[in-house]
Amino acid sequence: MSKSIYEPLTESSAVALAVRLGIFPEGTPLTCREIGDGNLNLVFRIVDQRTGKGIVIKQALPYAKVVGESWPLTLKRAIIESNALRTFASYVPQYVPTVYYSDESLAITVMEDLSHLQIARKGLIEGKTFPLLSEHIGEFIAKTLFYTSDFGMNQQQKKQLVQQFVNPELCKITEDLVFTDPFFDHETNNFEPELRHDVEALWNDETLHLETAKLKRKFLTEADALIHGDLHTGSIFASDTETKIIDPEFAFYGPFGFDIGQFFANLLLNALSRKEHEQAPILYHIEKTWDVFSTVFSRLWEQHNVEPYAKTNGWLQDILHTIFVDAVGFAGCEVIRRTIGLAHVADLDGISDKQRRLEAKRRALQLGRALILHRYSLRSAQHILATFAQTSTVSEGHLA
Ligand SMILES: Nc1ncnc2c1ncn2[C@@H]1O[C@H](COP(=O)(O)OP(=O)(O)O)[C@@H](O)[C@H]1O
Ligand SMILES: CSC[C@H]1O[C@H](OP(=O)(O)O)[C@H](O)[C@@H]1O
Repeated sequence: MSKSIYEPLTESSAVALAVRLGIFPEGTPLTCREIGDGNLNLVFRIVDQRTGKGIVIKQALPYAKVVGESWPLTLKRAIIESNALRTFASYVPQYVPTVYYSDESLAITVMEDLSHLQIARKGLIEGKTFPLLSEHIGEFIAKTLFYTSDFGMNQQQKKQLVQQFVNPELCKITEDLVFTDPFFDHETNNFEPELRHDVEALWNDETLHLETAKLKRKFLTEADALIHGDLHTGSIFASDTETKIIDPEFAFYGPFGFDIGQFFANLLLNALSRKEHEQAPILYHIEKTWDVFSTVFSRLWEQHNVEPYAKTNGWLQDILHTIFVDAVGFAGCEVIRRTIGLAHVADLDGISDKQRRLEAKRRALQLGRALILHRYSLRSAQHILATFAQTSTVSEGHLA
């Protein structure tokens, strides 16, 4: 078959493509809407008017949508996303949309329509709690990390996967936007002028720089497992009973603790946006995620480990401890970058009262810093919650 030529889809060409691919028979009454609300890609939802059944076609643009054509970006991210969804589906099909078709030249993934669910960030902002969210995310992370690591798969096969998921351009975005720019006076940063004193305190904090540099180095160098790479609450569809993880275009072989850290951070950002008496269900999710993750990971370790050293006393405990400490540090970086970096979160930006919003953002900066600096002394998820509780409103320019 000849290679397709890339062109950005429109609502009508997306419909034509779905029919050409045989997903809908010719003559089916179809509607199509571009529903992408993320930073990078186009997302088309095509629905059969007679049955109400739909599919989604996601297409990468040759640039970052949020900035425009001045920020060129590889189309390869689309095939990384399709392949990551397929790889995750081989371990946890219940937690990812089914991929029906992908085309690397067109940079498209055709997948299951998840419109019966809600993006978790939106639901959490509305006050929903999604009772099974942490159980599902804990299991998703434990299984995908374990089975794609040197502990859960043939170690030669793992090296093939490392190669398949080399993703330098998307990693560079994270290296810059999560680990670097927010900690320096960089043009990509974006924050309200009232926060300048607090932000400058971070920029001038040499100890914080040192600890963030260590975390960045881990992200740059540790190829533990196939990670999602952008597991925030906007990359999760949820309901009271179901959870689906989408958008793994940042997937690559990275450190074990990264996805857990990003998920923790986005829960903490949501908790910061809530009144105190409404925070408990979100904080519960942090404890439960770690509890389920460590339980499932430990069970897989005991039962399916391919590494001869697996039974060595203390090895599992050592790995779990490192994952936890790293996750706390990565969470700190994510909390800070979502507050003052290029890509914000609606949880904080959507607080309409200006004083409350600034207060929540100051707390976020204080919390992010504390998580990075004190990660070695936080021994359990309860310690994260205690750190959260200790970050109180701080006066301008004073980060304890
Ligand atoms: N499989 C799907 N089913 C229904 N809606 C989807 C699906 N995938 C994405 N979307 C919608 O498109 C939006 C953007 O998708 P996402 O994958 O996060 O794009 P981006 O990579 O640009 O961030 C999501 O917030 C969601 O509303
Ligand atoms: C210029 S990309 C900024 C930001 O966007 C990505 O998130 P998403 O595609 O889910 O909107 C990722 O978090 C990047 O750091």
